[in-house]
Amino acid sequence: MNLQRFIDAKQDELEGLRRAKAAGLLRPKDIRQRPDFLQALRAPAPAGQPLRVIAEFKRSSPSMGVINDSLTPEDVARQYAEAGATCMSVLTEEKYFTGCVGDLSRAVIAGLPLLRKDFIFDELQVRQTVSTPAAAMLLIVALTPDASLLRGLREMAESEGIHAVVEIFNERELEIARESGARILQVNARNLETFKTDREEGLKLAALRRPEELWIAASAMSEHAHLVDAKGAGYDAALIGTALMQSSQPGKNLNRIIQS
Ligand SMILES: O=C(O)c1ccccc1NCC(=O)[C@H](O)[C@H](O)COP(=O)(O)O
Repeated sequence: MNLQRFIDAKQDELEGLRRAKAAGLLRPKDIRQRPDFLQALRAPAPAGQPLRVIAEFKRSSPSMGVINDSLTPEDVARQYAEAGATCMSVLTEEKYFTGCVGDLSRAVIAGLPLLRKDFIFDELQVRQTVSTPAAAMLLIVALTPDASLLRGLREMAESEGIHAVVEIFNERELEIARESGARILQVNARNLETFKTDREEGLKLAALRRPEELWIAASAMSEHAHLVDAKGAGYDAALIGTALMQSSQPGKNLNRIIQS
């Protein structure tokens, strides 16, 4: 599987967004409803917790197939908030992750700042995100390797009070992200072409973190020790999905991983 398949799968959705925009249906959500994603992650982690955690709602994935399709976003959001998550990531991609944009409106119930995880590469998708309660959205350098396009999408989101998390996989992508002005960087330990995960590479990359940046370690984390390693390498936060959702009680799993 290559990344072009994720872009191809978005074409019908983009057509729908074009029509919605023309009909005046793509309206921004009241900005006062968005908690500050960046501020929440910058606050020192609570005692006993190595770093702050973004807990993910993920029904399925291209690498795992179905992970958990029996829990609602509302239930999982409440469990994550109670278990100590700082933010919640919601996979809204339909074809490969069986998510939807509506999941954001359901997950907002627990009050956690929400990250919209999807394959976003067009201004219409940013407009669509602004019409949801998301506090942040994901941009992926491997998908949008053009720094000026990345900058445009990020600035458009920020002008509406939504932070952009820019995902990188290696040093070259870090350079592009920085050229685009990104300040929130997520290092994905999963190669999006091959799905192979390598946390060690992600840990090494964190040596390049600059003080003004916020760095998030993502993918293949399932143990408290993984959080400790990420903290030691210089990360500010960690994003965990599969290891939480593989249980009928994702909050319990989160609690186990967070606490020493
Ligand atoms: O998870 C996948 O299989 C995947 C495949 C292709 C593109 C993206 C993919 N995942 C998105 C993510 O970034 C992860 O959901 C996130 O980092 C959490 O990872 P994990 O804890 O390993 O579920």
